[in-house]
Amino acid sequence: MNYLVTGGSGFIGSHLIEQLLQNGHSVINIDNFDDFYSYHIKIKNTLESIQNFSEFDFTNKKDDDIKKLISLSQSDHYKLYYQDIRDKKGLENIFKNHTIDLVIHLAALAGVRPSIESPLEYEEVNIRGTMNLWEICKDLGIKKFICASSSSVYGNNKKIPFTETDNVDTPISPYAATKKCGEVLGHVYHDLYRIDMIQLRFFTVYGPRQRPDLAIHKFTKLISEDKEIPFYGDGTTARDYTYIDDIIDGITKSIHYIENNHNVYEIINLGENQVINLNEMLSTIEHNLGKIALKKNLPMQPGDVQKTNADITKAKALIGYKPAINFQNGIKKFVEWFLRK
Ligand SMILES: CC(=O)N[C@H]1[C@@H](OP(=O)(O)OP(=O)(O)OC[C@H]2O[C@@H](n3ccc(=O)[nH]c3=O)[C@H](O)[C@@H]2O)O[C@H](CO)[C@@H](O)[C@@H]1O
Repeated sequence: MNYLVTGGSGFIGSHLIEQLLQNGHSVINIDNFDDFYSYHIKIKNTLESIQNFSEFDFTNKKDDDIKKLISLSQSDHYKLYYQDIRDKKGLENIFKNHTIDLVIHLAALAGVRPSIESPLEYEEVNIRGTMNLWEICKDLGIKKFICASSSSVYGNNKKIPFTETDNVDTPISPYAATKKCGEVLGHVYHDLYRIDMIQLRFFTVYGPRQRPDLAIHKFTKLISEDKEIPFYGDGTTARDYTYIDDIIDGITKSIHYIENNHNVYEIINLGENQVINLNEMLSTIEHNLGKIALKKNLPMQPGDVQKTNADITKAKALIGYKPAINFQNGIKKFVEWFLRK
């Protein structure tokens, strides 16, 4: 099959592409190498996703380095495009060059706290950018679409665990609101243009290649360098941290489901159904690093939710989702990766 993945050089996207290629599929990756974090990391992710483990000689001129990456990575089964999803014309040119069976849309501005600083940019990328893709799918008759949503849409809902039928009308960050908006607008494209769609609500994903700004990676790096970690709140905020392999299992099973069913519009939680508070998260990292953190206590950050916990009954029943990596094992694997890289 021919899959188009947006954000395929990021954390989740690069793992997904690796899996799709290993399963014998063809992949088109659209990524703008956004400066939210270093493009060097995204170049490395891309190379690993296509199983190229040779050293990349960075010139530190971003455009030149990405051009080089493109020429290194093209093959019969893999095409990389350096493209922003806000540019509809650019997207159209790519789509028209290929036969696409399914779009998996992971590109987004993904920070919760940064979204409060630049809400308009989040709106442009996460809402307009996503609509550009749907408009093109509508015009070209592409009928299958999987979209990344987020546990953040549940806001500070009190009923735990969160189920897909819960009310999600009270997000507490611009980021969360753009994700909720994506779910709602996606339904419009499903209803009007018969685009089969699955919206996956990811619950704080971690593992090898995790984004460096996310707490698990950030803490591990700072502790290993004997630097202070910014510790938000009193340690009681809690997350249903989800290991990357389980997320890839959930996405690949969603692909299978959407390919074999018609008239699909589903919202699905992908989590582990476990709750780990910040104190436990930190002590698990400390244990695996064999080091104690220097903590800088800071107030709870605006936009941060108190607690997440996924009810994954629907994912198990509908797509056969089977998460397998608990937090202790996942952190062990993550720290091993971190120390190796
Ligand atoms: C429920 C929710 O909104 N989840 C979103 C959030 O993840 P989420 O906020 O869960 O992920 P983080 O890794 O940023 O934070 C995890 C925990 O660490 C704490 N923390 C974080 C950073 C730090 O320097 N110090 C610190 O103490 C946070 O308060 C939180 O309790 O952002 C991700 C991207 O950015 C999104 O994809 C998630 O959908």
